[in-house]
Amino acid sequence: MSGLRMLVGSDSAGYDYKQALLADLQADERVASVVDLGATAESLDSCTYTSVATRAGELIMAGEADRAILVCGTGIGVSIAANKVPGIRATVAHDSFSVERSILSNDCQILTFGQRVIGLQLARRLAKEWLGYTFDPSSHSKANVDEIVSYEAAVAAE
Ligand SMILES: O=C[C@H](O)[C@H](O)COP(=O)(O)O
Repeated sequence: MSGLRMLVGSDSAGYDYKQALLADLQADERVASVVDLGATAESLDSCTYTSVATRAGELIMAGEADRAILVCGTGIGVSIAANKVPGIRATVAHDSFSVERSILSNDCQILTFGQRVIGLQLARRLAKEWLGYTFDPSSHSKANVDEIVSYEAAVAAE
């Protein structure tokens, strides 16, 4: 896989890891571009996990980016917020198998980490692994993902 258009983002609790992951992505030859949605050093007190995560989801659903890696204290807040954007499948995953399945089973566009939960080196390794997976639309998992998409469409039509 090549040419991924990536986003990174965090609140203040995930800022340090987000900076490290940003640098890794900028050096990764599989990545075509990386946009940093913040927080910035100047906005640590005001940048919320919801604002960053929903922005990431909106950009992905608008076709302006392919995937995002988001960080907060636990990875839970950014995941919940991103999943409020219709069409987004985001998950926190702190182990290699879940990171793999987040793509191969669930076709997630967003992976989240908790800076207060896992070590930095593990987060960096998991991010690298995640970039290497591609969802297979001919797999049995496609029907499961399609069911999620259909549910969202039905709710939107109510
Ligand atoms: O899920 C939320 C994140 O962990 C966030 O960084 C911290 O949230 P809190 O300050 O409400 O605990």
